[in-house]
Amino acid sequence: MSKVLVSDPIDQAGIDILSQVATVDVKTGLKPAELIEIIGEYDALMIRSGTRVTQEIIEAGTQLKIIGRAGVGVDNVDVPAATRHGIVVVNSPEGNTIAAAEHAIAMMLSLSRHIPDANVSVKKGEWDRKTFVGAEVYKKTLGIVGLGKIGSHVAAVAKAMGMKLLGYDPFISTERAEQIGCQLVDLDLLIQQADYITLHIPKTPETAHLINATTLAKMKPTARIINCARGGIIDEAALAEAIKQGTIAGAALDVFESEPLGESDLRSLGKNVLLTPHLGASTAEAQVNVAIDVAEQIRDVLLGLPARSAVNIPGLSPDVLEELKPYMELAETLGKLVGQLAGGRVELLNVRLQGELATNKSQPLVVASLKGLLYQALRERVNYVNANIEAKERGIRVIETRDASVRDYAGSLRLEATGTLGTHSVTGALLGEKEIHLTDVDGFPINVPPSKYMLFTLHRDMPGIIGKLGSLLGSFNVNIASMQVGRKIVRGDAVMALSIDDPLPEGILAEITKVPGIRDAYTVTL
Ligand SMILES: NC(=O)C1=CN([C@@H]2O[C@H](COP(=O)(O)OP(=O)(O)OC[C@H]3O[C@@H](n4cnc5c(N)ncnc54)[C@H](O)[C@@H]3O)[C@@H](O)[C@H]2O)C=CC1
Ligand SMILES: O=C(O)C(=O)COP(=O)(O)O
Repeated sequence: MSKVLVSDPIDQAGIDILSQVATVDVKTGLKPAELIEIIGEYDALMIRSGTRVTQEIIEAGTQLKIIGRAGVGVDNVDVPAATRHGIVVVNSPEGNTIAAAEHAIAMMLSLSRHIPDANVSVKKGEWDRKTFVGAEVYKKTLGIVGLGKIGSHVAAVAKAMGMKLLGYDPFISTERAEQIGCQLVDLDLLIQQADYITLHIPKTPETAHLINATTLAKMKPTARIINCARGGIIDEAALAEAIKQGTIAGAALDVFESEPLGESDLRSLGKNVLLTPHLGASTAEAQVNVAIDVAEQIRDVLLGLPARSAVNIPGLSPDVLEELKPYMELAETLGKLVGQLAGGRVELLNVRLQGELATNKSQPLVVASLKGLLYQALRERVNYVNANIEAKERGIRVIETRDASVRDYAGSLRLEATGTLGTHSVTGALLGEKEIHLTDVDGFPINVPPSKYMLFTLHRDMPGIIGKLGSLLGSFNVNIASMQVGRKIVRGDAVMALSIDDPLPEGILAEITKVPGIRDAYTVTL
């Protein structure tokens, strides 16, 4: 039975799902060294923001197949390292959208009306109404940085409160921004005009310290900033200084450069700074959503099924996979075949998507072709996650071409591999819905289904050659299941494709190439 380690608190609903297929150990608060020591036993790791999954942890996780982040941000996971090791990383892109958006709105209103400090004051027995005079958000300008799922919901709520919305997001269209009710502007303008700024972007190298001393200096002195996205998007030291100096009016932060928050000037800035301990996703509803969403994906991957929200398999959603599945098998088979025909080190793979495959949706077939090509070298270590990276690291250049005009079959795939020993090509198509057929080898037309063990020869088409090869194989006790010759002209060059029942015995290839007329022979295991 598989083993799953849950290293951050997740809802029981998730544990129940994982328990259907695996032994589940919940061990929260582990130190990095403790995690490294035990991770080798586990097939899957389920986390929230509390666990940093570093390269060392990934390297120690020799059995790991999947890392599931019960939430959105995967900035605490070394995704490139996971990808190199063929580990799928999944998250729950929508499970906590509402929770995080509502927290941002709550922070904005709490900051504006000093609710947390007023509450503390009343509980202390005071009745101070002067200190806590606030500001309204109605008719104020809200600048939303990041108009994705959370930013869009914040926009909808803020709009209903009568706020004017500016948005900055270089990756969305003006039409989308209009739909959300936001005027799309550049960051500088947003920063200068907004009364409130709320951040809803991921933490990436580009967004680190996006808000810094320079940007803070451009804000209105009455501006307030809310960060319920990620620590480190705001330079905390610069922010503390800006509030002390009155450069801006206040800040509400749910996330910090280092969590838990340690020594910080931000703690001592009174009612103009509001701090919560990364509570954006901490609602009962969101925690059930994300736990179920991610546990289901871990369960599926452990059962050999695809994950629906893998962050490191671009373009390979379950819908696409379901639609392309027979073609993925075709691509992988052709990859294995052409890799073995090419032998040696392959330097260039040309993937030609033909007929109805000549669409952008077929991009995963390139990955499947590479997976097949690399199988010879990497066996089970290569998968859809790491095939691209492994190919790149081996210096294999991949060219993708599309030709919708090829109409012999509904869709066909042609792989051409060039390596140290020359160039070979194979083409295949599906007969009916999913029966794979090889339709061309090295430019010679054939029509054979692939089989586990195959023998290909390049020979001259001449009388007696088939008989000679048959007797030779017979003398080595090799049973031929099927055989076909492909040729372009009578008595010219030709290809023979044989399906055989067992692997070819050692030494027989050399004997085959001694048969007069046979130039080359290749044995292939699919
Ligand atoms: N405080 C908390 O507990 C939670 C925090 N989060 C954080 O919120 C972030 C946003 O979440 P979603 O809205 O679900 O993600 P999303 O992917 O739907 O939206 C992110 C948006 O940011 C935009 N973006 C990316 N780079 C940008 C840049 N350099 N400048 C401006 N815009 C940029 C993208 O185009 C996208 O529209 C997450 O990455 C996560 O870090 C999410 C959930 C809970
Ligand atoms: O989903 C996210 O990105 C969050 O930041 C939520 O973090 P958490 O799961 O509450 O530790």
